[in-house]
Amino acid sequence: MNTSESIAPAVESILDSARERDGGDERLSVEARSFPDAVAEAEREGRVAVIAEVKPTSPTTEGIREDDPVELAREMVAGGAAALSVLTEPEHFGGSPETLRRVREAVDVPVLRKDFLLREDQLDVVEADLVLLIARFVDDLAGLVEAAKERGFQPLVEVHTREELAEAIEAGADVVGINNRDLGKLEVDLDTFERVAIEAPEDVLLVAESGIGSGENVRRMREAGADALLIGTAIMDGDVRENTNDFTTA
Ligand SMILES: O=C(O)c1ccccc1NCC(=O)[C@H](O)[C@H](O)COP(=O)(O)O
Repeated sequence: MNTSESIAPAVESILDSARERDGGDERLSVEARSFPDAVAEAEREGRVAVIAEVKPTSPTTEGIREDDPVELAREMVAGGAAALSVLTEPEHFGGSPETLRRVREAVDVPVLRKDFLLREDQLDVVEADLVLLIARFVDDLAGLVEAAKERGFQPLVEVHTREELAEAIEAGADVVGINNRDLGKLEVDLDTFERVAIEAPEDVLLVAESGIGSGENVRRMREAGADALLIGTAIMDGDVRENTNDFTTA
């Protein structure tokens, strides 16, 4: 873990609970739905490839959305989402592994497990198609990428800097998320994607994460090289089907 830079208190708290959370008892073996295929299908059909996030709450949003996550997920798919992201972090994001299990059963698009995974046994808690691994917080990134792939997961390695991008590539990441949110300050800046994506190898699938709130933002991220966009807050705010449709047709 890179602790040389400061981390926002909310993120410290997220990491403290992540360290304490149990792993699974048995090693999982997953038959993942292909994320690259889902992105290609969206492209073919003229949709922007959006990973719509079921995000009941977060440290940077007020209140909690109490709707049934399965209903929200179905509406996101009806709005054209190529894939879904489901929070499984319980204490700061209102998620759970059970929510992910129910959502994945109800839809046929790839589903990302969105959490703060630090150890190999934490991969074994619930099946998903993709798992998020945050380069800044994982001690042995190459080891965890390999452990995820061995189980059948597609690891989505999240980075925020060019150095972390290089680390992710070295660790064997094929899908990289560039987070516009600085987890040091929790500030969002879309320049981040533009600055980091320019260094990415051609064959890596790039996901622009966080702070995307308009059609203009979508076009900006796509022009900078995003193959897919991860959008939470702006989709969860209001009618999720309509919101997802606005982004997938931007
Ligand atoms: O979203 C937060 O408040 C947050 C706080 C602390 C650590 C991580 C956080 N978000 C994680 C994410 O990566 C986002 O949920 C995801 O990229 C979607 O972002 P957005 O569209 O801005 O909700």
